[in-house]
Amino acid sequence: MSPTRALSSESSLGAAADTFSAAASLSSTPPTTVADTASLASDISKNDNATPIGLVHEPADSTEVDATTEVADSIVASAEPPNPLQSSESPAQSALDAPLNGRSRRQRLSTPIYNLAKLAGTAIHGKRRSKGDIVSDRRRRHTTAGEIQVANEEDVDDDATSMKSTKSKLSILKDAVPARRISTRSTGVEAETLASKLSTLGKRGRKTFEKGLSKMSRELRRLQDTDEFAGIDKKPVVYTTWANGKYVSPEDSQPPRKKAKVATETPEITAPEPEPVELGPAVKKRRVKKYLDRGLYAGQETPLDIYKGLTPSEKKSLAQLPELMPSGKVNNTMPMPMYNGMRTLIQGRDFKLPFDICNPLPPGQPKPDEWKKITKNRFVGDAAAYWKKTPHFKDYQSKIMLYECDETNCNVGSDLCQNRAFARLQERIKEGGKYRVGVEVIKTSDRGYGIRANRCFEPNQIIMEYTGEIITEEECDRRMNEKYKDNQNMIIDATTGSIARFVNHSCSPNCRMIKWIVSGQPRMALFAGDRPIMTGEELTYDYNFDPFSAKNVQKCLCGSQNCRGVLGPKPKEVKQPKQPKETGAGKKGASGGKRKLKEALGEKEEAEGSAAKKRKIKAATGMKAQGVKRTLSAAGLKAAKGAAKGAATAIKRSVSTISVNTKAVLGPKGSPSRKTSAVRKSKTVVRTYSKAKVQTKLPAAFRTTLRKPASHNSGSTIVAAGSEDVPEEEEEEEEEEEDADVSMATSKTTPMEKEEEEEVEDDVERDRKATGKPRSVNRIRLVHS
Ligand SMILES: C[S@@+](CC[C@H](N)C(=O)[O-])C[C@H]1O[C@@H](n2cnc3c(N)ncnc32)[C@H](O)[C@@H]1O
Repeated sequence: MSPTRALSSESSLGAAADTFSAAASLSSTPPTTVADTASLASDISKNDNATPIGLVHEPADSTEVDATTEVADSIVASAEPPNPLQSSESPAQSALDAPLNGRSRRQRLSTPIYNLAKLAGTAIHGKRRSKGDIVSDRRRRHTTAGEIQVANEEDVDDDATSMKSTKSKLSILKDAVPARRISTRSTGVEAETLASKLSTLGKRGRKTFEKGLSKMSRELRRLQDTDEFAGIDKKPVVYTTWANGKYVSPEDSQPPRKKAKVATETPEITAPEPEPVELGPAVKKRRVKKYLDRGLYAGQETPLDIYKGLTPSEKKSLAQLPELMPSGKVNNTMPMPMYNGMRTLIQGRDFKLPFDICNPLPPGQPKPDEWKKITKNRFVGDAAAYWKKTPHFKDYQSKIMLYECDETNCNVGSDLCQNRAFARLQERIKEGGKYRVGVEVIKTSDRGYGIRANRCFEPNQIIMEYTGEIITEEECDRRMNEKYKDNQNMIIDATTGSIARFVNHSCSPNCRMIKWIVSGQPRMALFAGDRPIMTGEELTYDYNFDPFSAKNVQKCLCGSQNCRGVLGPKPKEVKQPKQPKETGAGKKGASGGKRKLKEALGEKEEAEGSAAKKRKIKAATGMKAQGVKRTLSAAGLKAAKGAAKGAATAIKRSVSTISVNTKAVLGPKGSPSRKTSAVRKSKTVVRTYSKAKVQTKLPAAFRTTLRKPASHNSGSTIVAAGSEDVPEEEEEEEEEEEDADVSMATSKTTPMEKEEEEEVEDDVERDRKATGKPRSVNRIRLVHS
């Protein structure tokens, strides 16, 4: 049998069953004509009947064309399926078994003269094929029959089924110069390629391939012999790096080249340095920390004359320090600081650690808002006039108030005089610096804002001034009744003042608030107590509130061991049962003694208990309103209630004011004007008094405050504003109290206080007789939230 015949017979018989079954299932190339059907049965290969364009033969008739088409397709089909499961014979084997008769089954010179798919009626199934089989170029290989023959003769018997050897053989074939083009379909070269691809796949890849083949869609099957399908990349794979969504060029990722230290040192560099690649914004350059490897003053000229700029006394000191004398050797590495170095060395300096390092504030400290800072007291309205009219000289003489020395009243001199606290404070502040000022606002966990020391203070040292507006009591009332009557969130305007207004109360305070007269002006300041204050300590003073009314007592959260529990005097001191006025030293002494006796007998608790029962202790609200003797008006009461509700808003409107008592100018005790004033004053909010003796001079409405002067204070008592709405009947009750205050001071005072009071009244009377003038009373009323 001729090779041609052999191929023909194999195509039509041997492999026919497989091929056509595959054709039916894979290539979907059904017979289109009766002739086709006949051809199926025919053992003559259509390929034999196909006439290449290069040959003169024209198809005799349509039947012949059809038959040719059919066979050609069958060849395609036989070349196509790479399914080793379906075909026992590998495509490579088929190729090797192909007839080597010196010409291809379907010889083509260039383009096909007919479209097999169209002719077969399968054009509708796929675009690629219907458009003239555009993959044909890729799939077909040019080879020669002779080469195939060589391959066939040499290897077919040896290892016809071996994929690998076939591959190598085919590669030999490829390398050979094609003499004549042979249809790859007929030679099975394409299938060979696929097989070789399969062989290059890994075990898993092959399995997947085999598994998926049966389920493969037709489109995929058509592509199965392409490189893409087999996952073979002929182009080099370029891996790219992306960082933060940006492309990073491979050159950028290279570590930066070290620069030559000195260009002149490396003249032999031949290759030009590559341009440094500009990094994108995403790629951050590593910051290199710089260190100072020389002394701070390196490069400075060491002063030749070490005495230059020193004072005579410093020069003297330097002469006694031989180690500082120039040795003749100039220290260039660690030269002397140019200006203050020598002085520092002479004088020496204590080690100081910056406060923000040793005691930093916790992060995220809120700052009080809506608070206007003023560093100087400001008289408002008639306050200045009232103050001027007040004869302070008498106070000075009787030491009612603390007077600061100045050049006009003291000839000791500013350096030596120890009675110039405000002047010292002024100097300190003037020098500036956070730590010289020494205080800062902090946010406490439960009491709103507070103040803490950021430096140490000596005992009794002045810390900060309490500044604000100085207003008359009338102004205070007016503000309460007009300015804030509709404001539910505040009691007293404290939007102006120094930060001293944020100092909280403690029953064991470390500070005192003391009133002074400085150069004839009323001033108040916070002073350290009897013990030194450490850096970081919260500053507190005893408000010594007189709540005036049981309704306005605030719970104290100072946490000290001897905490009274409320912002104010001890409960028993809030309200004493009314006692008939008694006169006479004996009686006074007796009553005082009686009370002491009572306490000694343990009736104290009882008394306290009953008093405490009466008091409604309000929970402390941090920035809320404070206790007060009397609320000013319904509006004020409402406002106070609002304040109690909203701690956060209350702070927004707190006021620091110092009000001048106009009583002194109102006339002597008993005069109508005085009485009226007293009634009004009973509504005031915060008061600071001087000494107890003088306090007895105050209107009866204030007398309750005399009961317990501030424990550490030389006569300062601060009473804060009310914060609760008072029911009408209670208001009435208060009115009654007011009247009683005015007319009958004794109704609210303890026997001891009465005793004091009377003593003072005697003094006053004596004074009055001596001078012919009423004794003046200077009061600074401290109004704050
Ligand atoms: C002059 S202000 C002090 C600053 C206040 N903490 C602030 O944030 O505005 C007084 C108010 O602070 C609160 N306060 C001060 N000391 C307190 C204490 N020991 N216990 C509870 N509340 C206190 C009270 O609400 C009081 O009415």
